[in-house]
Amino acid sequence: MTRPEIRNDVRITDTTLRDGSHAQAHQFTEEQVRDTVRALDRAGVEVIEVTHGDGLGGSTFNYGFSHTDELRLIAAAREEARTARIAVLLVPGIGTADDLRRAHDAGAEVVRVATHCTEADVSPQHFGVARELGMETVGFLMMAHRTPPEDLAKQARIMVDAGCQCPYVTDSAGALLMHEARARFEALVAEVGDEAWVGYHGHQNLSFGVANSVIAAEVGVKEIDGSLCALGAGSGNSPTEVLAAVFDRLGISTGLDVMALLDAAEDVVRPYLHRWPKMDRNAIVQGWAGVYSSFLLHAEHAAERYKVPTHEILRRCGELGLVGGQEDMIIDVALELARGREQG
Ligand SMILES: C[C@H](O)CC(=O)C(=O)O
Ligand SMILES: [Mn+2]
Repeated sequence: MTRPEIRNDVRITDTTLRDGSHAQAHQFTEEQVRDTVRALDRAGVEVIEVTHGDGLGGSTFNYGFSHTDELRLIAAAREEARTARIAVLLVPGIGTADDLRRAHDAGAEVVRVATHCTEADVSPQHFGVARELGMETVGFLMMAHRTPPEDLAKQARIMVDAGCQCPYVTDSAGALLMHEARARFEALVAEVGDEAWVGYHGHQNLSFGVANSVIAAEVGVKEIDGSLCALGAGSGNSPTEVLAAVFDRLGISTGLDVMALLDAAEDVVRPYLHRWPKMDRNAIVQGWAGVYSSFLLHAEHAAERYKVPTHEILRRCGELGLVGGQEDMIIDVALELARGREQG
């Protein structure tokens, strides 16, 4: 297996149109996708992720229905991108191998297969299909704070042996402090660095997304995620425009045009934001208690329905150690808290 060519010191993958889908309650329109892809492409972004927030097949009652079918959004993105390649996210069990084939037919050239950080063994089949299709492959080890660096590295090894060209330290909860992030980057680079790139996907819940990205670049991580205006789950992702500016100041090449990204953030994405992701009480609790960022909107809905505070629901989700895929448990948590309040 060969590694994809990376022309600069690091390659930024933009996930505004996938992780940002969580923050937009999966309501992206085709026009928003076209405008955003054009702006990112113009700014030199090489990989643009477009999928339902929970990946292919995520448009369901459990995760939230999409405004526009994701295959149509992927095809529209493909049409707009002159040089950028379109990536899709696939969580095995939510999306299937057939979903991946359809996304490939619609124009996706990169797949990011995402599993919980201790469950990489559910990914080999999907990497196999992706490689048969000739797609570039990335592996998301989600909730990376939940397992020690050396164990995370073993999970990365499983993915790489299955055909993954770039396993990611995926800080889904935005919980990794700087030394914790560094230890995971170093462990993955040591384990798979001769065969694969290593990547990093950050969330801003404790505001470390950009700082951890700098550490990542320093220790040899080559692929780093960002979102325009930080648009993503929880308090959002590392902002792409900030990453570009910071790496430029550090002399770390990304191939990105900082001014064009600032225009894209301000003029294209900002006007359609439902809300600007921020570090408020709910999001900080997510980082502090290690809660999956995508739980935020689900917890807000449950809070409204069962009249309990969102941050209490999130904190309890952290205590229970819930992971992605257990969104239905948020209702149980809200009911338990509501019963506790009734009983005084
Ligand atoms: C399916 C998740 O939203 C993937 C992700 O972006 C994360 O775990 O963070
Ligand atoms: Mn994410």
